[in-house]
Amino acid sequence: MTVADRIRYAETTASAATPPRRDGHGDRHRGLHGAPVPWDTARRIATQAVRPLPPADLPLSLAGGCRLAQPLRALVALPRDDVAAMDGYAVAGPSPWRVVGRVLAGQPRHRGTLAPGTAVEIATGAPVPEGADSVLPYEAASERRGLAATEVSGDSPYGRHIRRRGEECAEGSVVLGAGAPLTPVALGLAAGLGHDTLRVHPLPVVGVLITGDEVVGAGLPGEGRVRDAVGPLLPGLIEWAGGRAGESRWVPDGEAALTRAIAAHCGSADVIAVCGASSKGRADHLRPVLSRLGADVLVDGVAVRPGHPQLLARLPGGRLVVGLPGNPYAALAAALTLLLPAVRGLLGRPECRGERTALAETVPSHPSDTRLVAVRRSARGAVPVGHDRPGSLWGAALADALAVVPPRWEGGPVELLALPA
Ligand SMILES: Nc1nc2c(c(=O)[nH]1)N[C@H]1C(S)=C(S)[C@@H](COP(=O)(O)OP(=O)(O)OC[C@H]3O[C@@H](n4cnc5c(N)ncnc54)[C@H](O)[C@@H]3O)O[C@H]1N2
Ligand code: MOO
Repeated sequence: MTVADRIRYAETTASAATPPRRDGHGDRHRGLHGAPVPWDTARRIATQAVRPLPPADLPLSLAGGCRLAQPLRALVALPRDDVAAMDGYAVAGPSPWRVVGRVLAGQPRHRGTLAPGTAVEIATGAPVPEGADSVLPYEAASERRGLAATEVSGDSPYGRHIRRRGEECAEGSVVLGAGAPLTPVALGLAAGLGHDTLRVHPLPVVGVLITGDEVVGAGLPGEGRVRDAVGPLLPGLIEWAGGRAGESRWVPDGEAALTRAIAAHCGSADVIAVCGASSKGRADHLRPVLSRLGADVLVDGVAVRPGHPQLLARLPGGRLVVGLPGNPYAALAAALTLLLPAVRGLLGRPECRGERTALAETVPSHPSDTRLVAVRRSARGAVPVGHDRPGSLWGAALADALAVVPPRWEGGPVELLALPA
């Protein structure tokens, strides 16, 4: 069955009261008795689940933020011709000069060779005529208008105010090496050197689905409703990790709607992050939908607090789905555990880990799960900031990192997961 067939099949059977399929894949990364995988293992699986995206030729408008996959060469010399560096007169021979023509911006070079004693009025950037010795700016020129012609005079040393072809950059020269980031300035440089497309390492695109009938996108939530806190959080987090935030949609509860939304994102996203619907409630459809789509579930639950219902799956065709629990702090924890490592894996830039520090205060550890504790770095170690219950982003907003407190931890340095500044 193709993915499209599976999606059609899943849609037509979504309302049937079939229990979710528990296939072999689904249990691959749960331990004995379905125990969730250790937090460290989950991160490693997410990093290793992907290969770096292959280089692609992107138009300049989409290449910003990517890295060059090959050196950037000048397709054209800069400047392309010998051009005027000032508005004035291109002159030949000694002063005075009879004005014999005019070349404004965008016009072709003056035809013929400029004879000594003649001049062509010229705009900055316009090609200087053959035979021109220098450019005399208007401000330095004395003009005398006669009936038949205009004459100009002034002091114009040889070569003055002419930018020579290739003076700034010769055609074919390498101006940026492979791997250089395409900053706004680099994009301008590439355009100036004649490029329309660039071969780049593309940014992984993460499509976002925010699920839940109770979730509202604006204003104050009414009774039984909650304001979406995860949709606004994800784009910056994704971009901070080096990815590109793709389309974000709200999806009502229901298998058919979620199936359709995942299918729609398949066209444009490398990774699909689904917030909510990850747990065991009647409206938590993510697992059954993935099962019907034939997804390979790589991580099904992680031994971490908060965020244990998170999951990682691979759709037929290779796209990843990351299930983020609906509780916002749990969603953040899951994004740091599964989503960002996958994004970095697609970029070919696995995270450099290793920041470890003491905790300035003791925190309770969990008997079997890793705890992610919101902290601020300080001279006396990482200080827990509190307010980090699963449903609230308050603590994480006060924090600059999450401390990784292993199961049964009794003291000693802990790893810090940085948060975007
Ligand atoms: N029987 C069980 N129930 C629950 C379990 C469990 O193991 N067994 N796990 C709990 C944990 S832990 C979490 S976390 C949540 C995860 O739930 P879902 O991913 O299915 O998400 P929802 O049920 O839709 O929502 C949970 C909670 O979060 C609020 N929410 C949802 N989306 C958003 C959003 N975009 N912005 C802000 N808040 C959101 C939602 O209203 C709920 O309050 O399951 C527990 N239950
Ligand atoms: O993922 Mo849940 O806290 O652990 O809220």
